[in-house]
Amino acid sequence: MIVTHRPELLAQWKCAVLHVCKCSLRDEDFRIQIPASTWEIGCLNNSLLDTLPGKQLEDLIDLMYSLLGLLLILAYTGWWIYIHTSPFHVAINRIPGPKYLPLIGNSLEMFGGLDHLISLFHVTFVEKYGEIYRAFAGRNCYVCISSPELLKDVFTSQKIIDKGVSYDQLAPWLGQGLLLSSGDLWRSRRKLLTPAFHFSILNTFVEVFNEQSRVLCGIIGDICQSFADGKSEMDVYPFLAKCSLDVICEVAMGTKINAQTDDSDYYKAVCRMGQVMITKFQKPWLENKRIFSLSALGKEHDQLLKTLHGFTEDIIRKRRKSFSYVSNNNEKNESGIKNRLPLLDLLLQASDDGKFLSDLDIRNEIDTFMFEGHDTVSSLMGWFLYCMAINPDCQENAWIELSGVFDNSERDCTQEDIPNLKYLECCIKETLRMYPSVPAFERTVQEDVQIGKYLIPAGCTLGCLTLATHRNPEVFPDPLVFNPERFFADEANGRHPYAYFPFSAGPRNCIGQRFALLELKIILSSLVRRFKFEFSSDAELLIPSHQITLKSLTGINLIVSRR
Ligand code: HEM
Repeated sequence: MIVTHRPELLAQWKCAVLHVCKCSLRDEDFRIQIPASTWEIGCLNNSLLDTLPGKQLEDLIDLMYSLLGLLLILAYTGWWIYIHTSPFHVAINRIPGPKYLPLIGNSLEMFGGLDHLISLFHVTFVEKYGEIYRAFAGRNCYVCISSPELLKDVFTSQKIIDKGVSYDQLAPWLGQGLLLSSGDLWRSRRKLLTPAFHFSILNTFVEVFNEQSRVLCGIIGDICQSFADGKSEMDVYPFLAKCSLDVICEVAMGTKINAQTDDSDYYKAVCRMGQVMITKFQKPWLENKRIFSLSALGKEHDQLLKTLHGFTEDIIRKRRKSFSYVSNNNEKNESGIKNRLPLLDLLLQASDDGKFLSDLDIRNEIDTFMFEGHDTVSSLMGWFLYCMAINPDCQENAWIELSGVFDNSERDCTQEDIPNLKYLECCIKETLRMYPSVPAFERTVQEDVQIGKYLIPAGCTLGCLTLATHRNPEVFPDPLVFNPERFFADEANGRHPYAYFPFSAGPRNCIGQRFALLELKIILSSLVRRFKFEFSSDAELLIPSHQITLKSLTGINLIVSRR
């Protein structure tokens, strides 16, 4: 018997056997002669194989098949013993979840369209295994949670604050910005950046939100007017995406890119980068950095990075030059409004000439705001208009409220109007319940933790399933019905504090939450005041899919008309 533990020899051996199969068999009596120097089967040469007789050849092939089978059995037994005895797997196997294979885990089940991941993780697995289950994406173990009580253990923990493996994709673009950083770096940055989202600063951005809303309404209005009946069917999503990018560019960097009206290279690069990341995610072999960098997609990715980073770096450079330590923070302009400081100026101020923050640190933070503050907001705006269109009664209620507040005038929305937009706020919250912009997020478990009755071993990734929790019928009866009244004060009272968390919760919640809600109320009130949104009666309902944020697979096609 020839035994080797070296896989490369086994591969050669297999080739040799194939060769033997192809040989014409003869009846002569032979013995296999393997000289000591050619002990390893890979060294058998063709002339020797050619001389083997049929019977022995068949025996040899049988032997090799048996050996291969034995090896497989041994490997499987080894793996079986490992997953039944290693402390990691013993703990993990107590958690319900689908059976998994060595190395590939449950990857085969995960294979499918972008909408498939949402239905698999948020519906199928939840229905089968309950509010906490585990699944393996390749060798990465995910423990997914969709119960408010179990999520409490995650959100209130000071230990489970590091992001999961899926975020690695964003690292080349966002570096160690607030979204991706961890440990002391994250703590110090969070402390530094929190004042930038203070109410008094947010109020200075109201003007930008209004200005960009006017541009958006102007564009949509022109399209409607170009039709005889003043009605047009359009995919509203690209308009919303450009508007939210214009807003965040001005607010974060103090720069206008006019994505809504001009052809913006930066806008194109941001959109394309999103698509590249999704394509990469769909092709697991591109996870290998070397393969990715050699692929056409990898090259395009690097080119896009250059554009995106180059844009931010250029602005930082120019802004640093013109930046004087603005203690004029409190100065007022002619109309008595406080001078607006973009977030970049606040970072430059905090950096104290590079002592606390380098230009690279600032770029990472600004890119993080650009990424987080654009895609999430446009995703929500798209779903909101869709929900209004398929629930005309709710749209009518929102419009009646707005007519009362604005008296059917064309005036801007002010800070004072915001508390009066109660019904609109409930509609926004209900949209975020049904279609959370961030449908799930991850945390890496650095040391063993207890979640409910389960011990989650270090090395796992916790998946917080926002969408599945928000559609939990025990917390939100008839979860697929759009009902803004769920967020009326008396309805919401007494609800579990972690039953609803579109902006995450705990120490790593969304720093831009108040900013986002203010922006959303101003832009969406402008749209609902001026336009009516309808959904074509013969169109299929939209399917949510995981495209970094929650997006419709087919855009947001609505029939829009002027009020
Ligand atoms: C509808 C709008 C938004 C939604 C639904 C949303 C949601 C979220 C969620 C769920 C997280 C936690 C992600 C995680 O743990 O992996 C997060 C984090 C974050 N968000 Fe938002 N976000 C929105 C808008 C914004 C805006 C407008 C900004 C900035 C201007 C922003 C900046 C951030 C940042 C910097 C973080 C990281 C915070 C940290 O880790 O300390 N977000 N957001």
